[in-house]
Amino acid sequence: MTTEQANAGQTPSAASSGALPQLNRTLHTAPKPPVRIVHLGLGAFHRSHQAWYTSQAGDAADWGIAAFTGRRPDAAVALAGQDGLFTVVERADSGDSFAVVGSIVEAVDGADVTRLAELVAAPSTAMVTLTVTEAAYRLGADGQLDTKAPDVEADLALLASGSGNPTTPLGRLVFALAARRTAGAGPIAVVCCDNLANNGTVARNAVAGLAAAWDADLAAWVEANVSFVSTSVDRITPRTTEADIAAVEAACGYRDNSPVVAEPFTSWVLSGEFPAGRPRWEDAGAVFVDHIEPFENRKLWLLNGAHSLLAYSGQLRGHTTVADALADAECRKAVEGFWDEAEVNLSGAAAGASSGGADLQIPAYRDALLARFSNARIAHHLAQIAMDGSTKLRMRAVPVLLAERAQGRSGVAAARMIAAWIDFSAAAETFHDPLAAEVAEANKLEGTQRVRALLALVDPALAADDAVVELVAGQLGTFAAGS
Ligand SMILES: NC(=O)c1ccc[n+]([C@@H]2O[C@H](COP(=O)([O-])OP(=O)(O)OC[C@H]3O[C@@H](n4cnc5c(N)ncnc54)[C@H](O)[C@@H]3O)[C@@H](O)[C@H]2O)c1
Ligand SMILES: O=P(O)(O)OC[C@@H](O)[C@@H](O)[C@H](O)[C@H](O)CO
Repeated sequence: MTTEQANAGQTPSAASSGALPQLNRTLHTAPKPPVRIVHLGLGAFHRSHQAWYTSQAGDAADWGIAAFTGRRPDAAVALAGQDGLFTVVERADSGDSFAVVGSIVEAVDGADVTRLAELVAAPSTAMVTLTVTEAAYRLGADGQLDTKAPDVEADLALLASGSGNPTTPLGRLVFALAARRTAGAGPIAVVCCDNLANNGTVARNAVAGLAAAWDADLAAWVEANVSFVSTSVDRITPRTTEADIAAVEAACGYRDNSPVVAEPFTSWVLSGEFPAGRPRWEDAGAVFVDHIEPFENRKLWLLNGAHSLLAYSGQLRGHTTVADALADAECRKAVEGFWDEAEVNLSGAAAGASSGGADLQIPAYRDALLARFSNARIAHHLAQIAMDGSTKLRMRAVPVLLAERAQGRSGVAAARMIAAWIDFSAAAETFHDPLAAEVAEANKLEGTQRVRALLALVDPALAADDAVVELVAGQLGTFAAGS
């Protein structure tokens, strides 16, 4: 929609009076579909992606979303204050366009587990979608649910005692699924939209692990009634700033406290069953496939891998945004080197068996990424991407390093990404990671011992390999500013 369309329904006098009206369903007429989707993780990405796709589906009038925040109520309070409406600012090199999205019909504080259970237990609810960040799945370095993580342990104790509300998103989901079982509301889909390899399986392992630790009958019900859909999701969506809010005010003439800025590019590849139905997301370009792994790997290795490499190398070299870092020849060379390594393993014989014949069009994908990353109008902050590196590197650097070594090559470009993370972990003023305490402890060591200890937090098997430890150690310090 253009600015003019976004303005439709608003009185010209309000727009020009200085006291701008608040975006809501009185100001902007938008149908309010019934809740059939429950979402956990009401962040920027859910709004620019799944909520946007749902609003664009041909049957959008039948599909409303109730979205729950993760850790704080703020995002729900802001969105509820405007009847769930928000503006998607599509930010291209050539300029902005504005569209009001109306698919979120209820915005709820994630702590309201009673409402969550009520909605998930309703027969009309067909799915639960998730964007709660990679770290929130509480996977250990072995890829399984870390039942010793303090918050997971606490949720397991709460569920077992039957008193108190769980606090982790997966604990809350299991609690709500138990309510659906009790209500006899039938099968449901869980659709993971976080940047994780095999994200459907990850969600299944986490939910099944928690359910099994609580109640064997519930675990059996989950096994028989919950379909875990895997997805590859893509739309660069930086955190919203005050300047973005001001840009919407200036262009649209209303106050929106929750706009979201995103690039024009968007993609959603899904694989799995929807036993209680789904919106016609394909109307908006979503693609349904039998074999999702090659699409996931292409995105996680080429896009997210390059992002992590730029996040650490770029900040070490004094840059703030993706576009700035990519414009630095050293960072760009490292990205191209990593892409060369990843590409061989995506399209070569090793990938053939699982590709299901998919044509990944990697040269075109790489060219498109360079253009997307260079969009300087999207201020995508490296500090945001750098967070939770111990979890992200397992999906972005480790698989490429392992695949290269399995082919008898060194995997030096992937090792460089890990080395940049190690350098960053010692240099950063703020280091946000689920293993921040362990990283700080490991950083007290020196030399190879230090590298081995840090590598062990990402992947213990790699840390046990002397040649890999040497390889990573040899890449330390290569992104020093001015080098
Ligand atoms: N932003 C993007 O460009 C983008 C693109 C593709 C995929 N994703 C995926 O979506 C996720 C969310 O991205 P976003 O931009 O919406 O982030 P965000 O910070 O705007 O929102 C994240 C949401 O998850 C919740 N959350 C975060 N950590 C949690 C935890 N430990 N426990 C419970 N809830 C938690 C937050 O409270 C919030 O509701 C990413 O981590 C990624 O996996 C993002
Ligand atoms: O969102 P995260 O924290 O998983 O990763 C940061 C970025 O790499 C990511 O958000 C990308 O911008 C996104 O995956 C593009 O679709």
